[in-house]
Amino acid sequence: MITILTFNPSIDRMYRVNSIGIGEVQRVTSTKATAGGKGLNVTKVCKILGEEPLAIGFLGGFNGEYIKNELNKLEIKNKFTAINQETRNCLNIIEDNLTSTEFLEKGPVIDDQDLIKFEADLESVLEETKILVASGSYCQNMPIDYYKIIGNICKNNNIKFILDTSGEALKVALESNPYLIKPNADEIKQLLNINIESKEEIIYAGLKLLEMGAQNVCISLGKDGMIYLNNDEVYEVKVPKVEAVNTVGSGDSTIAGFSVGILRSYDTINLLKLANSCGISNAMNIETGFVKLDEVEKYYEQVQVKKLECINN
Ligand SMILES: Nc1ncnc2c1ncn2[C@@H]1O[C@H](COP(=O)(O)OP(=O)(O)O)[C@@H](O)[C@H]1O
Ligand SMILES: O=P(O)(O)OC[C@H]1O[C@](O)(COP(=O)(O)O)[C@@H](O)[C@@H]1O
Repeated sequence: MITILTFNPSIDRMYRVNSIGIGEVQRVTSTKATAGGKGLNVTKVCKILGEEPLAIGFLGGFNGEYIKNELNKLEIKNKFTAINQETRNCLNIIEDNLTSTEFLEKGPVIDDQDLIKFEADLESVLEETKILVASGSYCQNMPIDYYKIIGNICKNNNIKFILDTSGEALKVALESNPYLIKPNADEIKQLLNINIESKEEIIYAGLKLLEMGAQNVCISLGKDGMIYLNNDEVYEVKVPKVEAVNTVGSGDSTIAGFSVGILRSYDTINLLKLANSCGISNAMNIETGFVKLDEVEKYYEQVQVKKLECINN
């Protein structure tokens, strides 16, 4: 089973407006609220792909109830740790020219009791978990090495740990040797403080992340596809040109594709085809963390995966 950990879920609210005029009253043309936060997007896409994922993490207050209700409607198994504080909202404003501006709240403050309760909840699902995906930011007040602690728990229980987070939390967690990480170009710049413009620079950054402890690294590059590498191989992925309407959640959908492909023991080429076709389909749909199976199947055939002969130089 794939278990997906979202410490900091959110109600993702999408507003469509003609164009943002700073300091002016904005009339919203349409709205949509979804159960979101990176891990919940991963969960929803795993479910669409035909798996029965389990969602865990923290939920609290009215927003927490809303999210639980949405997950139940989608028949997604969940075992969240209840907290007293309110789960956050995140806002994505999309203009007519499809520019997207995101406002991400920090989320609730977590205390030691919450962590103790969470650890007991996690312990109770380890036995049935083959892959543990942890996605997104910490809630406020969480220890910076908490993903490393989770990574070590996975290592001790023979669970593949897929981690999609950023900054210091990611840097510290690399010491627990996560099975896969998926930074995008901005996250790499922030983490390694280096420029990544050329293919060589991207591969160099990937090799650094392997050196720092990751077992497999996927650097996602939006419409330019991705570079995927481990200590034996480097792959370049090119994606077809499509009409993207909302790329928020494409990274999460990619992680879902990876998780499902790994669970189903896909070889690397098919794994990369599935991961990218999920990212593409998400980008083509206005809803965040959503893919259409017919699009995934169509783009699976069109994604180009090439093995590069350039490791260790
Ligand atoms: N505009 C786009 N056109 C085609 N595919 C896209 C587009 N944006 C994202 N994707 C697909 O989704 C994957 C993840 O997107 P990316 O934007 O890199 O992640 P993140 O959301 O984490 O920043 C890409 O590697 C690609 O396969
Ligand atoms: O947990 P974080 O890092 O604060 O991010 C939360 C936000 O990330 C998103 O999951 C989008 O992520 P990506 O575009 O990177 O896939 C939003 O749905 C959500 O509101």
